This record gives sequence, C-alpha cells and structure tokens, in this order.
Amino acid sequence: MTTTAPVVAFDQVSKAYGEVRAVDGLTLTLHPGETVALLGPNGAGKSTTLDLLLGLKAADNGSVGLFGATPREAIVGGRVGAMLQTGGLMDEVTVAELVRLACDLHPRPYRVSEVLARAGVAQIADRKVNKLSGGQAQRVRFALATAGDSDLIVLDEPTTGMDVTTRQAFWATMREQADQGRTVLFATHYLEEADAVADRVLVLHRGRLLADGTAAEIKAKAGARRVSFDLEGTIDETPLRELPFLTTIDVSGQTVRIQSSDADATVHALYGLGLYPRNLEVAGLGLEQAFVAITAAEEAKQS
Ligand SMILES: Nc1ncnc2c1ncn2[C@@H]1O[C@H](COP(=O)(O)OP(=O)(O)OP(=O)(O)O)[C@@H](O)[C@H]1O
Repeated sequence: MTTTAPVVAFDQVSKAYGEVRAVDGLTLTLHPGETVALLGPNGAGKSTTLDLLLGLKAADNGSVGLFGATPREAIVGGRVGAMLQTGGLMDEVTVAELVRLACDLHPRPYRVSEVLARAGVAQIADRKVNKLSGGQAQRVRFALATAGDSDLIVLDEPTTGMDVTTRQAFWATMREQADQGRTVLFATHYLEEADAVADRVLVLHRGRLLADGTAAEIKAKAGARRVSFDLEGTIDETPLRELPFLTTIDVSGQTVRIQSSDADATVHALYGLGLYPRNLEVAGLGLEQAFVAITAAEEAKQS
C-alpha cells in the first residue's frame, strides 16, 4: 500500500449501450482507506461503472486508472479483489478447492484456512459449490475477493440474498478490511447500508454523479426537514396546506407530519395561524428520503 497515485481515477468516462448512456461523463477519485458506497436505483449505471473500473468493459470515452496504472495492470498485480453480482462459481468443486485456486492465483495470498474463516464459510468448506444457498454463495464470492492482500476491494451488491445476521457479520468483516487501510467500494441500493457502513456516498443516477459526500452531507444537500406535531380538536387541513415552504403533508388522527424546505419559517407561520402545536419535532431527512428528493429534483430538471 505504498502509492501516491489515487486508488481509482475516472476522468470523463462514458459508456453507452446503443441509445442507453449507462455511464455519462463520470469523473471520480477514490483515496486509500475510504469506504465508499455507490448508490443508485436499478439501471443507474452502478454495475457498468464497476465493470469499467475492473477493465471488464472498455470506455467509449475518457480514462480509467487504478493506482496510476491500467485496470488490467492493477488486477494482474493483485491490487484488486472483486466480488461481482453475476460471478458464476464453478460447479463440481468444493468451497475449499475454489478458495485454494483463488489463493494460488493471487501474488500475495492469505492461507486458505484464514480466508475460509474470515468469510464465515469454514463449516461448509467441503460442500460442492453448486449446493449452496444464495447467501452462502455470496460469502464464497466474498472469500474469493479477499483471498490475498489487495489494496482495493470492489463489491457489487454484496449482501443480496444474505439474512440480517449474515449481513451484519459481513459488514463487520468488511470494516476490519477498511481499518487495515484498504479501500472498499461497494454498489448498493440499500440506503441503510450506505448510511451505516460508508464514509463516503456517491449517488449515481442515469450514469451521472448527482452527489458525492458523507451520508450527512447528502442529507443536507436534499435540504428539506421533517416537522411533526399534534393538534387538538378537528384538524382543518386547508390553512395547513398553505404554510410556506411546505413540500408534503400527511394528517393522521391528531398528528400532522410535513416536509418543509425551510422548517423555521414553516413553524413560525404555524404559530401565526393561531394554532398550538404540541409534541413539536423537527428532524433532518433520512438518507432514503434525501436520495428520493435528490433524484426527483434531477428528474424534474430533465423533463
Ligand atoms: N449489456 C448491456 N446491453 C444493453 N444495455 C445494458 C447492458 N448492460 C446494462 N445496460 C443498461 O445500462 C443501464 C445501466 O445498467 P447497470 O447494470 O450498469 O445499472 P445498475 O445501476 O447496476 O442497475 P442494477 O441495480 O439494476 O444492477 C441500464 O439502463 C441497463 O439496462
């Protein structure tokens, strides 16, 4: 891990499939030790971005660098461990045999027993790979991605098919990898994972980067805040709908929940209506709501 070049450098990278611009002018730099979530809805271009990064697809325009070299050079040098969504596992081999093969191919391999234990597949080491459950197969893919000492670990939707406990164990292992100075890049559409695990979140939409920052920064970028309060008696929604900066309103029983792009002004006007809100709470958006707000704003800009 002795490099001054960025771990990943995308410069104006584009990739189209016919009319579809899967990746559209993406410029991006990743640094050592970052845990980065690539977040986006279906079809946002996450898998294509990772394929370009790994040299599995060629860019139409722009350049992709890994550790100051080409993706191929970096991968041959064992600097990258990858776990892809569709990576087929060989059929008639056991888990241990497959992991041994990955260790043999890596220039700086770990011991097979160590790799099996870390990925939580030691107990199923003698099982044939084609007899595994979806979650077990994902863990084996993870073992293959961590068979040696790589500086960058790339994971495409790694926890698909894992139950909650397995998912938590998986991320704990991943955090250890990051704590040792490795860069971890993972694609996900689970916002809670990006929020809990990543120290940097890249929001991708239609192949373009809409936001790049910590989860907190992305929530702040969405701007809006949630305001909730209770009102006594019969609630007349009409004046509430006229509150300034209001973007959504939901009235349920005595409780009113609104979203506002300027919560201070909205609450001020609420008192101005002569109402007496009880249990008033003002909170930031969750990452999920921020993500919806950012992508909706982009859709509106484009239409
Ligand atoms: N081989 C291909 N041929 C044609 N179109 C493709 C191909 N691969 C991807 N696409 C299209 O490119 C766009 C980006 O796809 P990509 O798989 O990169 O997105 P994604 O964010 O990984 O989506 P998901 O979360 O569903 O895996 C989509 O519109 C997809 O339909």
